[in-house]
Amino acid sequence: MTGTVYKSTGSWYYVKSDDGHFYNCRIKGKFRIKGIKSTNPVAVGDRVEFKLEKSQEGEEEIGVISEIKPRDNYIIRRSVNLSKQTHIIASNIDQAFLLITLNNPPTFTTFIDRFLVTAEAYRIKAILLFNKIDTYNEDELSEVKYLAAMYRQIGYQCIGISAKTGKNVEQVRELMKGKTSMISGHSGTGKSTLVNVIEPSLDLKTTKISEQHRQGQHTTTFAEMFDLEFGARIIDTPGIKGFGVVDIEKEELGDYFPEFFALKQHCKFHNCLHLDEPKCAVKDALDAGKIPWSRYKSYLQILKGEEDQHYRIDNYEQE
Ligand SMILES: Nc1nc2c(ncn2[C@@H]2O[C@H](COP(=O)(O)OP(=O)(O)OP(=O)(O)O)[C@@H](O)[C@H]2O)c(=O)[nH]1
Ligand SMILES: [Zn+2]
Repeated sequence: MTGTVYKSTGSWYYVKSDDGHFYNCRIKGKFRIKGIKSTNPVAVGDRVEFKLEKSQEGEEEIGVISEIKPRDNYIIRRSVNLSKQTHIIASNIDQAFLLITLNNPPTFTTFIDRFLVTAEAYRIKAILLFNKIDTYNEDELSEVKYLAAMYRQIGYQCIGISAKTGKNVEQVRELMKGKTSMISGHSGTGKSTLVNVIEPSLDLKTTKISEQHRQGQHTTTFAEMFDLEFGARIIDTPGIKGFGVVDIEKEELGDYFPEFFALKQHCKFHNCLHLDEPKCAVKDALDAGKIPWSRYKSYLQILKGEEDQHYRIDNYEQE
């Protein structure tokens, strides 16, 4: 049978078969995936092949996973104990929404840009949701409009919403249909409020799934996938407000700023870092006002944060 992993506890996997039934599954033998040193071979979102076997008590049918299908993408974090190892949080994510509020709490452009760079590096489509627009005065609304226009120009979809009044939430729901989404954002930006307004029944489902999954209860929080009634899936990653970790070579960082990448071919040096090199198309565009300073500032900040030719984004927060 083929199915999708909805929950993982490290030893048990909760898998939904393509014909819509849930099974508790284990893995058989050792899984090795090329290039990944991971503490967990199977992650939430994975497409897997499994066979049913009778459990020892002979009552329940247990699935045995024999194969993981190639992943479109995956997000990781470093394992807590083994520094060289990583933990795959989730895979096969179609899109990630970032909830942004101007104040209460403030979301700075450097945080937005780090999120976008990480999404580009993971090849996950990113959508920016400016939440709490019901609370903004005229000045604040024009700031939201300015930011949205700036990010739209780069190619990112931006929507002003209110999770509280429901404004433009229907648009978000439409975007989610038929896809697997993640919802990120600082604490207090309205992630739970948005999920509740999108699908009020989700709370009930949450309880039901964890009840069915008693054997696998574990103290650590793991990612979990949920079906929404209108044909969408969301991946909840407790304790992770952003995207986890990604290592990027200094030379490739500019490639994850789409507007820099588009100009790169016009830089004199093919490996231009857009710092002090002569005839740099990115710096020229910056001087001509065609690239926003805030983006360039974020770029420098990420670049300067690098260690040993690498920089590391780590927006993993323990609750
Ligand atoms: N006025 C207004 N308040 C909102 C809106 N969205 C969320 N809030 C409020 O903001 C506060 C935080 O919302 P949550 O949904 O708990 O935020 P969260 O991102 O899930 O926060 P964490 O669980 O800490 O990560 C709550 O008091 C919400 O009622 C909105 O669109 N407008
Ligand atoms: Zn350059």
